[in-house]
Amino acid sequence: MPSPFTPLPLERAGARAAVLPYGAHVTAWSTADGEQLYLSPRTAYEEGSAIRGGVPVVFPQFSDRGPLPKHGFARTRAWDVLAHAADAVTLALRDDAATRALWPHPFRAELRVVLSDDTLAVTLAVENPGADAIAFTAALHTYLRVADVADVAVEGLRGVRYQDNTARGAERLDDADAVRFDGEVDRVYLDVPNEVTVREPGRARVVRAEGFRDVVVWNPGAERARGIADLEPDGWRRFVCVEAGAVVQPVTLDAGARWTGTQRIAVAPAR
Ligand SMILES: O=P(O)(O)OC[C@H]1O[C@@H](O)[C@H](O)[C@@H](O)[C@@H]1O
Repeated sequence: MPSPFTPLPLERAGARAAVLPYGAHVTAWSTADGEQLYLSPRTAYEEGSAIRGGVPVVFPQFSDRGPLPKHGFARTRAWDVLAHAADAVTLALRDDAATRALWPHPFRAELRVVLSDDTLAVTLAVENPGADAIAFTAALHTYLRVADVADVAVEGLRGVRYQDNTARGAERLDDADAVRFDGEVDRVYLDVPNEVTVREPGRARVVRAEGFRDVVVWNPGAERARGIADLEPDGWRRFVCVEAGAVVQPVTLDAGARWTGTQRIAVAPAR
């Protein structure tokens, strides 16, 4: 059996991406503008460890908001490859003895990644094959590469409520024109109505979500980054996480039901 750490390449009209079966993890995505994702060179690439960067799939629990390992188990499992074309790949994960020991529910998850000229579309689908309802939280924990986080503005969140994880989840209303990064930022924006734009000098990326109601914005800042062993020194300056998520309101699936959530990241002209 091939290693789950062997990347599956995608290519379309000059755009490229790589997806690992381990975690169904998009580890790279480049367009004519260059690499769009941050991937830590200190990533361990070993069973049981999460990959630092790219697009980790968070399922069935967001962060430490429950009894499971942080961000659930999907990011540290080898997924099956269902289909691999030049510009798209579909992977699947289903319950087994190991997942049921952590989370005693049957499920079928699928992750589909589709590459087009300037857009990366990632869809997570979850189906409940069991007889009882299941509930889960999930996110696509995208690490967008930036030149320097100090120069980044995340737009589209003005007037949206958020839970501030740096203040024990205190709920606030964002009244700033953009989110800027001067120290740790760790926020879950609720019921986000708009697309979110990550703008920096010379480049912009637009993140659109369907099915996911929330958007997480995260950067650890210098101090917290010191405690993250798989980040290189100053690695925290090179990314902003913008994560489409179903975080605050869990998704509930009745017997036989299916849910899908999509995140589309498009490279947009810089202003
Ligand atoms: O280090 P991990 O487990 O990949 O988590 C990274 C971060 O993920 C974010 O989504 C959370 O909001 C943060 O609180 C968390 O620190």
